[in-house]
Amino acid sequence: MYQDELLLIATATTTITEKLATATLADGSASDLSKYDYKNLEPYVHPPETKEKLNWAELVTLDLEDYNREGGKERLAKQLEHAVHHVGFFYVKNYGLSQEEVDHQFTLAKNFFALPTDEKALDNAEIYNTPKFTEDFEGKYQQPDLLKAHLPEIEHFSKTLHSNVVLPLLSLFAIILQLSDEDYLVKQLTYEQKSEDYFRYMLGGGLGNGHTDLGTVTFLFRQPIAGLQILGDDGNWTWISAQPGTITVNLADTISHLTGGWLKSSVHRVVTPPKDQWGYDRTGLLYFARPHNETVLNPLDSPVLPAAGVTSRFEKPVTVEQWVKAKRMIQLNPDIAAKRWAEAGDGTVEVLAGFRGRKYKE
Ligand SMILES: O=C(O)CCC(=O)C(=O)O
Ligand SMILES: [Fe+2]
Repeated sequence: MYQDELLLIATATTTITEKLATATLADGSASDLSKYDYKNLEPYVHPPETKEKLNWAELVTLDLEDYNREGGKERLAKQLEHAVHHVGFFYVKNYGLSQEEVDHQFTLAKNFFALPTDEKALDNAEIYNTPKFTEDFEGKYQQPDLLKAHLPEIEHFSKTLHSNVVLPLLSLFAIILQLSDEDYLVKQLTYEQKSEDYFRYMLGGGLGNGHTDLGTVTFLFRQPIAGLQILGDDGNWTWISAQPGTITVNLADTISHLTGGWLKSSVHRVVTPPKDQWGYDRTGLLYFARPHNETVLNPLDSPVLPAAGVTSRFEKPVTVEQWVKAKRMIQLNPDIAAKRWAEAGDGTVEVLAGFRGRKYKE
């Protein structure tokens, strides 16, 4: 079954298969990648959902199959309008990858985290990022044989997410914002041009404290282990539930900056799961999309924004690259962040060019 699938993908992406073959040859030790066939890997099994009664968030679900139907975009934009302005979270379904393909990625993630530490080369103990499959990143990352053996498939998976979900969502945002060019945002996130998108395998809770993500949109594949919570306009935290066949999508900082905050980059956190799920690993599959590094984060030319009294969040033009660098500096250096927070004394810290971020309590 899997062999046939690999063959199909390999035929469609000959160059990638060649790249993989070269990498394998050069490595020497990786002469037999067939030991990483799915039949030889411990499969990921979706853990049971919690039986506890939690305060679940009620989110809309976009059926992306409707996107290419007559009037579909307009219907979906209408359905999404409230969510992107007030909630910042929603689900999508029918995104063009089968459950088997998704489960294969979970299986790779699970087996990846079971590798001995020296093979993993992790960002930190629990996160493994795969960048875009473009020239900018080619040859810059060492992958363990487990993932080399499945690279064409990982590439297909990431690229499908980009073309089937990221780009259509950007057109829907453009429709909601009544931009004269429906592709305006799509052009800021073309796959080929450099941006620091990540396809991520994660184990555990990731960023526990309340935070917003820094890019355009974040995708979280159905996560049966409860833990993710979002902060509502009313100041209450609600739990994200695991809807079958969906990806949870949240808007992130740069799309919010491009609208002076009109599109909501929602605050969320990951808390300890309910007791009946303590015996299970929390394996995460995520995709983080960001605009091209050189995109300037000024408010878009949208009639919706001046009508809502929106202005730029920055005192001077700021690029995505500068934004990412400034925010990462604060995220990765808790000591510097704590000092700056203490200096400000109002629970905020200047991230860049007059834009202040808030610290959220656990
Ligand atoms: O694991 C999750 O449920 C979400 C993690 C998260 O918020 C993040 O990595 O930014
Ligand atoms: Fe996040």
